[in-house]
Amino acid sequence: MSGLRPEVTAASRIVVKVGSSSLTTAAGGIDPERVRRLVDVLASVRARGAEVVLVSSGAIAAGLAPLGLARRPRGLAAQQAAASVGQGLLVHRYTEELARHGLIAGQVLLTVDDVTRRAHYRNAHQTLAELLHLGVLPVVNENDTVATHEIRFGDNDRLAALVAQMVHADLLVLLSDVDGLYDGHPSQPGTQMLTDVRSEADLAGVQIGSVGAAGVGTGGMVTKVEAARIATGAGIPVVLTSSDNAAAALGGDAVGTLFHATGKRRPTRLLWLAHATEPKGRLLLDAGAARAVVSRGASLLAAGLTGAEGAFEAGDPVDLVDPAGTSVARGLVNFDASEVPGLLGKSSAALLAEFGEGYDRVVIHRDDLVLL
Ligand SMILES: Nc1ncnc2c1ncn2[C@@H]1O[C@H](COP(=O)(O)OP(=O)(O)O)[C@@H](O)[C@H]1O
Ligand SMILES: N[C@@H](CCC(=O)OP(=O)(O)O)C(=O)O
Repeated sequence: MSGLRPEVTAASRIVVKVGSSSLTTAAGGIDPERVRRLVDVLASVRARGAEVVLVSSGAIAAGLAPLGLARRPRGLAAQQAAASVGQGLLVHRYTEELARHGLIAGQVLLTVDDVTRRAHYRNAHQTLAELLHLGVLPVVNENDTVATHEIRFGDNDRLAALVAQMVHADLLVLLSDVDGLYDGHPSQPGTQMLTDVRSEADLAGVQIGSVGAAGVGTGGMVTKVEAARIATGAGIPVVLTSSDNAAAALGGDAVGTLFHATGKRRPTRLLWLAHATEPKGRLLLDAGAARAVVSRGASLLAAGLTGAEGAFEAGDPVDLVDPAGTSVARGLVNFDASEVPGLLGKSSAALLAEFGEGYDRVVIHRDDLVLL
């Protein structure tokens, strides 16, 4: 027995996520030395024949110094400006460092829409697949300059889990400034690191806290554990450790916390919908429609709608609520909230006759629905 983790050594496609806290100096700017060390590790993974997708935070942090900002700004517009300045610098660093190893970087900036809406998802999926096919090392970040509060991941942990699913990765590695998941905030004495998480039960007594002392990251452990849930639920194991442990973790050493795969691989855009989107409203279903959606996996038709709540627009995630008031599913709705009262209880033929072309579409297509 070599003692190496087979989940790591056998993985042929690996998504590595590195947080802002692992890329920055104490003053909060990007530390070129840390980028260099990380790239050396990624290059060694590539050298053994595995493909790598890097999800890198740090755009905002990289933009601070050039803009003369002492710390991460609070306002969204200022963060977007910092990200706009910093993203180019960050990717430039990666491009230069990867080039030392004969590797090519490809920048991929994604929004929430790109991983939730069907057409966008397919597009992002195809781009990443082509980049990997060409031997490029994709460097992914959230498209911070266009994302708004409402449609923002904010942290890159869940984005990384989504990207891992999108590229059908065999492994997700989350690199942070802490060497694993602890049973309490690691700053508290006596807390212990968990080496393995095999199920939700293992997380029962764990206090999952927010961001670390560096203060440059977002989300803290909460979003990392959520990312681990999303990935492992889709059959992808996750290693969570510090960037100082990157070489050991990617070499298969038993460092950090290993979240074992719990679920089977499945179309996971919808998993994301269930886990990580905030519903913008609720659609109230009659008993027949609730049954059709839950038991038969049917699309939701206007005929089964009894009401709607919330100010959603077409394309937004909404919850589907049965007559008992239980949210049974979540889906991407095809109509604005203002259109719904005119649709209630009507057949597709009646909608077509009354409103004309386009109104005979389903309220939520079965491909855009996930049961809760
Ligand atoms: N139970 C826990 N185990 C480990 N770290 C935790 C825990 N609760 C909170 N944290 C904090 O989460 C921080 C990592 O999150 P964050 O600062 O967002 O990093 P990153 O920039 O890598 O995404 C750690 O520095 C740690 O202080
Ligand atoms: N997209 C942002 C990431 C925000 C962030 O700090 O994320 P993380 O460090 O992963 O918690 C950036 O590049 O600055």
